[in-house]
Amino acid sequence: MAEKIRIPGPATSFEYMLFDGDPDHLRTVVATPTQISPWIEAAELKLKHRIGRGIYGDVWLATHHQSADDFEEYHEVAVKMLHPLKGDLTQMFVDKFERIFLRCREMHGVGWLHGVSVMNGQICIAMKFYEGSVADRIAWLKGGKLQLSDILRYGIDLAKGIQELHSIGLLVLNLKPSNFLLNDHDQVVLGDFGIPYLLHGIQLLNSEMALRLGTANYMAPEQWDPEVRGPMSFETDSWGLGCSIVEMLTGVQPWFGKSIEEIYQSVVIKQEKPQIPSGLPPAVDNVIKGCFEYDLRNRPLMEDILYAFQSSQNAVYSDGGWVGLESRTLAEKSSVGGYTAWYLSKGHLQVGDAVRSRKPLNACKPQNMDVSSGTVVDVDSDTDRNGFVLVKIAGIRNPLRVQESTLERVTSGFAMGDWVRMKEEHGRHSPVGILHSIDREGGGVTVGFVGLGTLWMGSASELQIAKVYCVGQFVRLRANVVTPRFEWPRKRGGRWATGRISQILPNGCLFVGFPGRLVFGDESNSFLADPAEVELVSFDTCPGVVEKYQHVEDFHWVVRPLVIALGVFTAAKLTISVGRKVSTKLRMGQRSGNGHYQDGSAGNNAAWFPPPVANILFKEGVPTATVR
Ligand SMILES: Nc1ncnc2c1ncn2[C@@H]1O[C@H](COP(=O)(O)OP(=O)(O)OP(=O)(O)O)[C@@H](O)[C@H]1O
Repeated sequence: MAEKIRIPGPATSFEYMLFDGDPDHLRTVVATPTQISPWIEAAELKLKHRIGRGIYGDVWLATHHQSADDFEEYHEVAVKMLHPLKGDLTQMFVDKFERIFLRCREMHGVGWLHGVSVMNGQICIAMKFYEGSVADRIAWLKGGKLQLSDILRYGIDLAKGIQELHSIGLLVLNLKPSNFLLNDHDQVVLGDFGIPYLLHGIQLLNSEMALRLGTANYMAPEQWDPEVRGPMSFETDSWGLGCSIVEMLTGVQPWFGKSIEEIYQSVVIKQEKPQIPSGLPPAVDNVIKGCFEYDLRNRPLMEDILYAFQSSQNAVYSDGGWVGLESRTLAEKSSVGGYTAWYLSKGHLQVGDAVRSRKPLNACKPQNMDVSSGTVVDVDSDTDRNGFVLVKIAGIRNPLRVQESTLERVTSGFAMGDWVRMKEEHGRHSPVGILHSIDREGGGVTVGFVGLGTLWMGSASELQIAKVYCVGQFVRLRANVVTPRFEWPRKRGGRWATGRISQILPNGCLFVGFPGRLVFGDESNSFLADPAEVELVSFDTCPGVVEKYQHVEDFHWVVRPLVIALGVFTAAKLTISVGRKVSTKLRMGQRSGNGHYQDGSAGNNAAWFPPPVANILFKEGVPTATVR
């Protein structure tokens, strides 16, 4: 396309090709999509009536009128009229749409797009009108459950359509049965090609739309707050598809009956998963379970879902029953060192790859130390998905036969999962993050950073290896951090408190618990941290006895009262024993009959008190002196 669409403006000349019948057919017949503009003049769209209302806007049944000197056509279309956007952002959205329009038209799994228009300042996306959706089918069926054979068929269509969108870098983020439209051949196409993703980063006027990136029941944990719990990535759509499949299997929407706030609590805070019905073919059951992993890296990709559905399809009868499948699939998909097989299958090794042994996910303890550095010299061709490789290690004559899943590829000094730091800080995101991928050639990388809703894409040359954080380590904010990115508790005296890492998100965001803090009621004792703002705390790094004792207090809130109780007890015992000694002295002094104590001090006039042992011991809760 030579020029960008400008709105509003003079009518762009259309270069439509005439065709007969269903526009679906056009994809295979017409091979000149570059001649087509997505812009539709507002006058060419006639809205008839509203057929639905979603969080992003209303859907209207409409006609699209196209005419030129030698032709005139009317098409029935569904027009999605988005809520108004601020000022220039409408233009920004239209530009984004323009860039993907032609590519979407080439996709078999995405609803046929007619184009985009702006009516009364609102963006209108026109798509071919389809007679129904999977949600309608579920609603019509008694009990709402679809046949397993149909679900697998739809699932395969959907996974292919989503893959097509992923291939051009789009995330759908709004997968749900009402967006799965059915064509005349009972095939599913996607009715949403990633509108939430296109709207991401655009300031929205509608507050509900601005707050949510999708439909609550189908949203992955990271989708609720991608800058904090992100990044959103291809696997975010795996969660949405998993939810949709569960709905097709049960006839009930995931989290049905819960409010948005309750769904947020279940999915994001309590880390609960939608319930999967039993009795599914193992591969399907396994892949759907994988879709609900909290850490998106542990979820399957669309290709894994496609593989599981296709491999189960032949084993499923039309009545929904299925023949037993080999149990190997289940064993294969068990998790190792915190990694699911879905994570591990994302980086298959090739001959020539530099490799090293993989550490358990988010833990510092090495899983095994077989290979600190080696090169793959052969890949076992018998087992494709969980195979062995031969690794040449310097100084050892014969190559070692090692299970592929225990190794990670190292390219330019980086491996998937490494902690990395930007050499030059820029933008509002944290400079420290976690590497999600590195290309074998060219050094292209993707990194999850706190503050970025999606993966950062750049070059390995812009990164350096950063300090590793692991679950179980103690951390506190650096002393020079004045305004932390996230709220952080303080100790008595105003110093930053020390907490223990309980979970690490795929963008490096740390969940930190504070076992040394006693909290009451609903007060939270878990906080988030930007990895760039914290420092490790351990006995080794605590410089003196006082600091070491303070660190002991961080382990459990009970330490401090116990030590105080012990101190008070010791002080009381001392007082009693000193008191006894004094009274013995007094008695002895009285017995001496000279009105003076034996040490010669004045008797009743002398001011004598036991030393304030407890105060000395626990100034600010810290032992500051020893009792003599
Ligand atoms: N191209 C289309 N052809 C036929 N029906 C459609 C088409 N696009 C959407 N619909 C239907 O219109 C209704 C509303 O769609 P819409 O996508 O706006 O709402 P939603 O799916 O509830 O919410 P969201 O805004 O989150 O997508 C749905 O029932 C949907 O199936």
